[in-house]
Amino acid sequence: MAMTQDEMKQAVAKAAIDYVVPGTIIGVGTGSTANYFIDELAKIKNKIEGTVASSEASAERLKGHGIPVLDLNSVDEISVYVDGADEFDRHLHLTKGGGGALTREKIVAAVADKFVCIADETKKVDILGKFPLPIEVIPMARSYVAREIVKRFGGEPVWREGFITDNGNVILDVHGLEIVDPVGMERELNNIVGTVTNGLFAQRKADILLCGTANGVEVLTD
Ligand SMILES: O=C[C@H](O)[C@H](O)[C@H](O)COP(=O)(O)O
Repeated sequence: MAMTQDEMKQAVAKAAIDYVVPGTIIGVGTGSTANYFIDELAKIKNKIEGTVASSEASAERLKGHGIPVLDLNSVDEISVYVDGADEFDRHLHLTKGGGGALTREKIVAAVADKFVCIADETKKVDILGKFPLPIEVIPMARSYVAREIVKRFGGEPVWREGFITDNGNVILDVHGLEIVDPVGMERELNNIVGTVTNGLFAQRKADILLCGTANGVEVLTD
């Protein structure tokens, strides 16, 4: 019987445990796939020093399992960061932030020596942009940033109304983009004043992507 998407998420979460370096601090992502990883990590919690979480939600789940959660400012090194994605291409450029955790995710990923992304084949695309690109914005700059995006890139920014990030900001989801140059667009979006973070993980992309397929887990590298 074919695997469901949930079963694929569970399979990649299990496979990611092989990348956990004993005795070190592990960066932990956010979302339904990362949640499965947290549940797997709980089984080997005595083998790691602790974790840094990329969201309040993940921190709660980790603590619920009795896994130590450390403040990033008290940590010098993270051996590996494990997190999901909303979309990925063959170069392992990612779109993230469907759950609104993109900023802390990008920070933890930046600190980590290695980024292991856990995703499934439904998220693979030739060109990023089918999944609306999330952008975290300072609330007072929302309309300005939306106008600038339309001017510079086209697309249709939609305010994720009623949603506030862990950092107290808002999200614009940009529909209808065709992201042919993810590195360039990531950089250019960062230049719009009022933007906190965009959901492109291209400058710091995944090093390894564990892709759940109907036939099992594939290990992808660029
Ligand atoms: O903000 C959320 C994160 O970027 C998630 O990694 C992303 O949305 C994927 O989530 P899921 O594993 O639930 O598909």
